Amino acid sequence: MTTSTARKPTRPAPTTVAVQARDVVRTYGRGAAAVRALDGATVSIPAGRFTAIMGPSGSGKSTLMHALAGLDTVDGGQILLGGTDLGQLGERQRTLLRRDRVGFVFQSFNLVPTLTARENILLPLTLAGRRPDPERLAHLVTTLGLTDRIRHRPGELSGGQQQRVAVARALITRPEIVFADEPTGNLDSQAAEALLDFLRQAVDDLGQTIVMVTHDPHAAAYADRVVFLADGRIDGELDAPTAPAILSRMARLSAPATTGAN
Ligand SMILES: Nc1ncnc2c1ncn2[C@@H]1O[C@H](COP(=O)(O)OP(=O)(O)OP(=O)(O)O)[C@@H](O)[C@H]1O
Repeated sequence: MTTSTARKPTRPAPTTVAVQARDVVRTYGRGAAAVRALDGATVSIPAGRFTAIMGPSGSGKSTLMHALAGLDTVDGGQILLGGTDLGQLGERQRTLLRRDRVGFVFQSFNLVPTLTARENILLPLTLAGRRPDPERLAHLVTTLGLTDRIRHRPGELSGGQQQRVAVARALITRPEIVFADEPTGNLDSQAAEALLDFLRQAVDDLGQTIVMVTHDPHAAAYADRVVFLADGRIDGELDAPTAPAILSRMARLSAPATTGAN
């Protein structure tokens, strides 16, 4: 139905790292029940680019994203966000870092039902006691097509509109990096397309850094690069990805390792 060609202008090789994981280990549970969700994951996420994280179910995608975003701590290794070693921060400092430097978009939108779309978008600034930049707000609201829904509450918005409010909320603070966990998981294909188009545009036009966890090769093809995870480790990367190339890579990741091929 839709084509996703000509979305990715050729740009120079990235030079700045937005966030990186170095040999990160994260274990859930103890003893015989312990699960090593991350088992020495090392990855660098370039600034100003759109990176997708893919991998089979249970491969550690959400755990990695939560670790990179400072939502969770790790048991070994290091996370550096814009040069800040998250392991050196206390709980309060990590909370402030998330509030001031990171934006989040979740599959389930996570909007406050009693607030209007506008109030939801501005919430991170309200909580931080910061004034909104009217130009930034107007740009996000207009580009996301929310102008005539801005006084409505989430219950009066479609799923696609709610997710676009969530994206505006994530971007309103001008975060260093936006983490999106299956942002299109609850959207129909048309709403998903609109959302992905906007994320792509935020990277191309605003220089936003975006990291997105997804199961969907079509969604991942909007990214500049796909990072593949398997069994808690990075298992390769794909630049300028296409959906067929991602699919074929995923099929190999999910298949039993009989040939030793990678
Ligand atoms: N809170 C937890 N307690 C115990 N085990 C957990 C917890 N969270 C995740 N795990 C386990 O850690 C491993 C990695 O989980 P994670 O959610 O990061 O994988 P994923 O790749 O995001 O999976 P999916 O694609 O199914 O969402 C899985 O084996 C999972 O069962």
